[in-house]
Amino acid sequence: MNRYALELSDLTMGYGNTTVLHDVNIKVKTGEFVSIFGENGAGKTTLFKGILQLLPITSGSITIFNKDVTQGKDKTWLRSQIGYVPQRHNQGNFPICVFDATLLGRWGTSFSYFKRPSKEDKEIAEKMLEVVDLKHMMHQDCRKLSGGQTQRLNIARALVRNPKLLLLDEPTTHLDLDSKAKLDETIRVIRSQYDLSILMISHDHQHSRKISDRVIQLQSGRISTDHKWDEVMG
Ligand SMILES: Nc1ncnc2c1ncn2[C@@H]1O[C@H](COP(=O)(O)OP(=O)(O)OP(=O)(O)O)[C@@H](O)[C@H]1O
Repeated sequence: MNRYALELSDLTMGYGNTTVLHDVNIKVKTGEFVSIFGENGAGKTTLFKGILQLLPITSGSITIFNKDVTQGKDKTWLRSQIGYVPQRHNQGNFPICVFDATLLGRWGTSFSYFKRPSKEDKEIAEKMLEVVDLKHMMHQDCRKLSGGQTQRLNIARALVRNPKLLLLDEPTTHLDLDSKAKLDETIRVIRSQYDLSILMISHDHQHSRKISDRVIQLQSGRISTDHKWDEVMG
């Protein structure tokens, strides 16, 4: 088994001439759950964009499960390894049911008249909806889901490609206590069932202390703190 799910070495990147992240070094062990904190604009989402190769990096390196992906040559492999749950992502205004929205996570828009989802695609989508406890709603219109249900659907959609590294961008923002607890339970279950390594952007210390192992603080694009939660006082 690979020792690290993710290794960022001296990662520097930004937008145009503006550098947002400066020499960031992060190692996430396989199976570890790490929370990323930082004030607005600290560079948390930019970090995710770098890992997902949605934005080119200026210097440094990115290694995923021992494979150097810095050059971004094998994006198909990268996308098969990483599941991404973006911030406040709803399903838009299309009349699409929960099952179809989950299925779309498997091959994105490459399904067409000529490439129909296979039996396996459908089985995996159904299985993931069961895992996030939405199977009973699989025929429901996505637009009718609550915020918590929508987040669980987003997780199911991220998991249908069997990724090993999951990136969560503030998954519990705007959720009430019950929905938060339900989402935590879902995250706990998927983490153990699918051997996931998780990186989660958060603003909620209490919540993150409860579900993650380690906390990294970004300050103006630099790491200011990196501790296991049980080493942090209070
Ligand atoms: N597309 C973009 N073009 C130019 N600058 C950007 C772009 N996206 C973000 N930035 C800038 O990069 C910096 C870091 O933004 P980023 O979204 O990574 O912060 P964040 O830590 O995720 O903040 P928040 O907690 O508000 O989501 C900010 O100064 C922001 O204005």
